[in-house]
Amino acid sequence: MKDKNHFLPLLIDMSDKKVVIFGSGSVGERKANLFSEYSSVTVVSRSFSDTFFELERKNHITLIEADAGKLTDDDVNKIIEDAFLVIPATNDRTINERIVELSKAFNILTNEVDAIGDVTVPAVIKRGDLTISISTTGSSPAFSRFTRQQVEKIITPEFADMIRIQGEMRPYLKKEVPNQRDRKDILWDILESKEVWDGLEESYEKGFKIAQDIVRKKISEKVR
Ligand SMILES: C[C@@]1(CC(=O)O)c2cc3[nH]c(cc4nc(cc5[nH]c(cc(n2)[C@H]1CCC(=O)O)[C@@](C)(CC(=O)O)[C@@H]5CCC(=O)O)C(CC(=O)O)=C4CCC(=O)O)c(CCC(=O)O)c3CC(=O)O
Ligand SMILES: NC(=O)C1=CN([C@@H]2O[C@H](COP(=O)(O)OP(=O)(O)OC[C@H]3O[C@@H](n4cnc5c(N)ncnc54)[C@H](O)[C@@H]3O)[C@@H](O)[C@H]2O)C=CC1
Repeated sequence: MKDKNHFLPLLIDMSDKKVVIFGSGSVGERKANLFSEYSSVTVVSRSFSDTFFELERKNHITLIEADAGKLTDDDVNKIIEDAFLVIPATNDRTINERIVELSKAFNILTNEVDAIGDVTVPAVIKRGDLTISISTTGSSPAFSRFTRQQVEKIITPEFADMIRIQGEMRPYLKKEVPNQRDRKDILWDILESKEVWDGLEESYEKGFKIAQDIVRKKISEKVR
């Protein structure tokens, strides 16, 4: 039994990684859609719907038409050996378990669709540079989806704008304000400023200008 307290969300650069998915049913399709946005994907299945050929045209995705039950261990190993993550998503548990076993021999991470593997896939919200990941560690995927929909309602476009302001101010403050604690205080003054948030509702430039005024005022206070 896995200890759910040991699952840590991390952001991984997937751009140079390979993900291998077995099965192209509703689950294989959802995983292929998700992962092909981030990494190169290989899907092994008995047959493929048009969605997969569409994805093949759009993203870096390789389709291998094969019955995984008829592939030898060597055949499977050749497909998975350079993978970062393997997702056995057929509806045949025996096949899924065999693929997990072969992956483990190479120390490759697995995402198991019928259990908690080494990796579980969260519901994801992406807005500009903000990434929010939601998981119940397998207890209720529907609840993860539900939470994503609730949280999406409160993430206004101003969130991405505020991140942009902070991203622009940080290098400036690193040059102008020697003390880290002072820099932190100024960034928090901007984050908690109702005027900045209200300004952003009008335009990015308006919010940015108000934030700049805060920075100037604070720097002159700190220097004095
Ligand atoms: C353990 C995990 C393994 C993994 O796949 O990584 C897993 C397992 C299973 N899911 C099942 C069913 C459903 N999965 C969803 C939706 C999502 N499932 C996702 C992840 C995960 N699913 C991992 C845990 C993550 C967590 O806990 O948060 C999301 C978050 C991410 C993604 O896959 O992209 C994505 C939402 C994305 C979004 O909307 O943003 C819905 C909701 C719906 O469709 O409305 C349902 C139907 C309702 C329900 O069952 O809750 C079943 C079959 C149960 C059965 O047979 O009854 C199993 C197997 C089992 O439990 O045995
Ligand atoms: N993790 C998740 O979010 C969810 C997981 N599940 C579980 O995931 C599994 C798959 O579910 P679905 O995609 O809905 O099933 P599905 O029946 O839609 O698709 C199964 C896929 O596996 C392929 N397949 C089966 N045997 C194969 C073989 N020998 N070689 C190659 N390909 C083979 C089929 O061609 C098909 O593409 C089920 O066991 C289900 O319990 C179900 C719903 C959600």
